[in-house]
Order: sequence, then C-alpha cells, then structure tokens
Amino acid sequence: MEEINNIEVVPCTESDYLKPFRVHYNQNGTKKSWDFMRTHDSVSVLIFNTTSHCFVLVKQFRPAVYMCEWERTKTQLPQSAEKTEEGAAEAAAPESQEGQSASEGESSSQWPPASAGVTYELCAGLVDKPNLSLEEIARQEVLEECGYDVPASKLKRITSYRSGVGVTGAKQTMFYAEVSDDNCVSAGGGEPREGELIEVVKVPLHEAMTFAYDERIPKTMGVIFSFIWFHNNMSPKYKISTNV
Ligand SMILES: Nc1nc(=O)c2ncn([C@@H]3O[C@H](COP(=O)(O)OP(=O)(O)O[C@H]4O[C@H](CO)[C@@H](O)[C@H](O)[C@H]4O)[C@@H](O)[C@H]3O)c2[nH]1
Ligand SMILES: [Mg+2]
Repeated sequence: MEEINNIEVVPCTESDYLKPFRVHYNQNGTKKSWDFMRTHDSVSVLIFNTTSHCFVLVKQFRPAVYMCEWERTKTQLPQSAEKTEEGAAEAAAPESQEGQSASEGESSSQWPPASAGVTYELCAGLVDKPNLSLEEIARQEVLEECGYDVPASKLKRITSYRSGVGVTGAKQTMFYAEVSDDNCVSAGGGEPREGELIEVVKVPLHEAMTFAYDERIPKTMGVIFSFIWFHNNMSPKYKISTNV
C-alpha cells in the first residue's frame, strides 16, 4: 500500500495544471463576480474485459482527496484538540506537522492513513495534446494506465458532460472500450516518468452495481455513471442479472 510522508502544504502561485481567476460580470443588471479555475478538459474510458467479464478500473492516491479527508477529520477533533499554538487550525496546521507519516498501519492522530486519499476511477487523462483526437488520447491512456492495446476506432463515445461546474467547468468525454486478454500487452500502471503510480483493478460484472453504490468504496462519479450506462445498454448482450 501507499506510504505518504513529509507532507507540506504551500500556496500554489503558478501551475501547469490549473490557473485561478476571478471574473466580474453583470447578470440581468446585477453586478456579480465568480472565482474559478482554468484546467484541461479530459477523457475517461469504461473498459470491459470480455474474457474475464470484468470492468478494468484504476486506483491511485489523489492528494486533493487526501487533503479533503484531512480537513474533515480535523474538524471532527474535539474542540480543545483543534486549537493550535497559533490559535488557528487553518493552513498553518499542515506545515506544523511536516515530517509526520501517513503510512498504513502507523497510528497518526494528525494525518489520516494514506488509504484515505486512494480512489477507484475510470482510466482517464487530460486533453493536453492539441494535435491528437479525443479517441487517440483515450487510446493512449488505456495503454499507459491499464496495459491494453486497442485501436482508437474501437472506442465508442458514450457522452460528454461538465465536471466541476462551480470551479472549473471543464468538459469530460467518456468512452467505452471492449478489450480481451489478447489485447493485454503490459501491466499498465501509468507513466513512471510523469510520476504516475497506478494500480489496475478488476471489478467482476456481477458485482458492479453493488460496487457502484457502496459508499465505503471511494470512487468518482464516472465509475457510478458508466456502470449504470453499461447496465442499461449492454446488459442484454452479456446476459447479466444484477441486484439493482
Ligand atoms: N492535476 C495535477 N496536478 C499536479 O500538480 C500534477 N503534477 C503532475 N501531474 C501529472 O499530470 C498527469 C495527469 O494524469 P492524467 O492525464 O492521467 O489525468 P488524471 O490525473 O488521471 O485526471 C483525469 O481523471 C480524473 C478522474 O477521473 C478526472 O477527475 C480528471 O478530470 C481527468 O483529467 C500525470 O502525469 C500527473 O503526474 C499533475 N496533475
Ligand atoms: Mg489518469
């Protein structure tokens, strides 16, 4: 399992991945403003392995999720424990805890275990290569993250939608890819050069709906939606009976 330590939180003043802005505008004569972030659009892929009748998902440590969990556990502390020396438990707290470990099995009263930041997701990637089609970007992600080599033409577009409408407004396009064990050319795991550390996990078709609605399993909306899409559109083909 993951070992996360030496956690330090600092302000983000410039980034290749997100840029914060404030827009001022008039709506029906009322002056308004809104804070938002520019980010990349993205693609995601529901992968179904027809040999094993399993969905292929990825599992990875997400710092943003981990920090939300940290925030949540912090606010659950008793009133007295919440007060830091500075008298504020805001952004100062993480830095003051630098060096502490959040590795599995270690009892840390300050940091949640690393597993609190690990989520199940569809294979997905940023649209950051302007010369490539969405299908081609999706194909590359399937290969890099999950180890299946499938032609871009085999990717079926499910739909697209806005993710994070309050903050980013970014568009995500979702694809469906049917793969077989014959298409498996590597273990996947992401691009180590880009610092990606991805675990490929399989969810058997007959467990998919239970998995989707199990709130104890941290996951993205994409996983839930795409499993339901499969249930509604592909079930007859694979003759499944699920308990939802
Ligand atoms: N965000 C970020 N911050 C950094 O500081 C940061 N530093 C390095 N990186 C690198 O950016 C690349 C991002 O990887 P992907 O292209 O595979 O995109 P995902 O992170 O998988 O995100 C997708 O999937 C998510 C789950 O469905 C959706 O929410 C997103 O909309 C969707 O794009 C990796 O090489 C990572 O090492 C950062 N990336
Ligand atoms: Mg990814």
